[in-house]
Amino acid sequence: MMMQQVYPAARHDYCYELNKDFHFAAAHYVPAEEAGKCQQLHGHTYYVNVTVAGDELDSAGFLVNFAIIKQLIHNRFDHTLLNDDKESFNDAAADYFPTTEVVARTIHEIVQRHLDGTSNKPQCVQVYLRETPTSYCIFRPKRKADHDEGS
Ligand SMILES: Nc1nc2c(c(=O)[nH]1)N=C([C@H](O)[C@H](O)COP(=O)(O)OP(=O)(O)OP(=O)(O)O)CN2
Ligand SMILES: [Zn+2]
Repeated sequence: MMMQQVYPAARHDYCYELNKDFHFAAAHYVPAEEAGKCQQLHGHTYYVNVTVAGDELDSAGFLVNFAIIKQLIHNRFDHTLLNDDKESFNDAAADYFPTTEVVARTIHEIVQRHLDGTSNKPQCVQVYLRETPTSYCIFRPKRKADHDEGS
């Protein structure tokens, strides 16, 4: 059963907003001395909330199918070692270590790439990623200037 949680709100002025909760289990290590014990291979159940917003619906009356959001991430990362996913992460550059921050940003990239290929082109405005009971990160993309100006 999914945790029922109230998430911080993403700022936007779109008409519609949907949120999808899901979780996945994955192992990782953070290859930096500063990470201390997290340099060792270990695992988490990651809890994810993805927020998508837009003004237009698709031919099904969806902003995007909830199930697609889950599949995009769950099928890719569940029961994997994140560091092995070389398309998303690598051990050579800190910006690509699978930290909570980088995993949240990567989830955003994967979801937005899918949304960019849809007819109604909604925006992923927030990814909330909980790594442990006491640690989470929120990734919000920089807002597009044209939308900020209301055009
Ligand atoms: N800014 C970040 N700091 C840390 C990250 C991270 O991804 N971004 N990751 C880790 C570890 O990987 C670890 O999984 C999480 O650390 P932490 O919250 O310290 O885990 P604990 O369960 O030990 O926390 P307690 O609240 O003390 O029980 C470390 N830092
Ligand atoms: Zn960890």
